[in-house]
Amino acid sequence: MTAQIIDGKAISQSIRTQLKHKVSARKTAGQRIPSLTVILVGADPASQIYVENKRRACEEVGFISRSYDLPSDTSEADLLTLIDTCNDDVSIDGILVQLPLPEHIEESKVIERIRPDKDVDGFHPYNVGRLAQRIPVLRSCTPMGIMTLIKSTGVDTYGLDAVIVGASNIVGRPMTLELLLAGCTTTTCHRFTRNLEDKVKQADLVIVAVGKPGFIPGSWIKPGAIVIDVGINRQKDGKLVGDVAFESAQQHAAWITPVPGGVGPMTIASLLENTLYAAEEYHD
Ligand SMILES: Nc1nc(=O)c2c([nH]1)NC[C@@H]1CN(c3ccc(C(=O)N[C@@H](CCC(=O)O)C(=O)O)cc3)C=[N+]21
Ligand SMILES: [Mg+2]
Repeated sequence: MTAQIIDGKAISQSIRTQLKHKVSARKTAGQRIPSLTVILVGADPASQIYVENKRRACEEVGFISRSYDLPSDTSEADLLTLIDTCNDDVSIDGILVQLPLPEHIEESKVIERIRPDKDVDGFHPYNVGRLAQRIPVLRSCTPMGIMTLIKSTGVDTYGLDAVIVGASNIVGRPMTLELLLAGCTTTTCHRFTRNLEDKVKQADLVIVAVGKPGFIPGSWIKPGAIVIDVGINRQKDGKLVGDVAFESAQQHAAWITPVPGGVGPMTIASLLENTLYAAEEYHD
């Protein structure tokens, strides 16, 4: 068996095209243009590239995009004050503070300061709690984008055995909640998990978000499984690779996401969808 590729780049492009039409329809109807504010603290080169990609995606769909580039020694108090200002600014629909933040700033404090109706990352405990209680509103972008990818395969998720490898706040945990809501039986694995191999080997759906190149060997993939690779690891030669050994996994899976061109572009598409959602559901 050779797996079919789930083309995240193409799917994200079609979402962006739909959003572009919705934005021009809003303009025609005299409605406000959705607006996203991106805050970056410090000069991490990878973060700068991601933030630039988000700005470009906003402009492409016709959103207003504002950005703040703050020095790495910005105090937590100053960052919180800027968030308060953005919270109170009625022209802003979404606020994104790029993570990770410098050591001296407490991430949870920052995430909780963003008003839940402007939390287009879907990281605020209110939004995660809504998902946990099966009444999602703003959903975490990477898991939301992954659900769109899984839907695109046409595979029915009810009753699937799903294994999530990685239990972070921004991917593994909300991913587990999304899959539970979609009717999967979920197993969330992490650094203390025993017999990871056995768990992965029986999974109909495997989601890997650990940040270690080739962490999951292809031989672990159950024949016919769906494999979603969230890893983005840059090799010495500059090439990006995922957390799954792609070529061998492709020989076992029915569906697999590539890196690049899989989950990454969907994270940005979901961010844009959330920004329009915030405008329409909360701020119109
Ligand atoms: N508040 C916050 N929200 C985030 O959503 C957030 C964040 N902080 N911090 C960092 C991570 C990472 N992230 C990515 C988004 C797009 C790609 C993406 O488009 N990747 C392309 C390749 C990009 C490249 O060439 O480097 C791909 O996979 O095809 C990757 C990673 C969002 N994050
Ligand atoms: Mg094999």
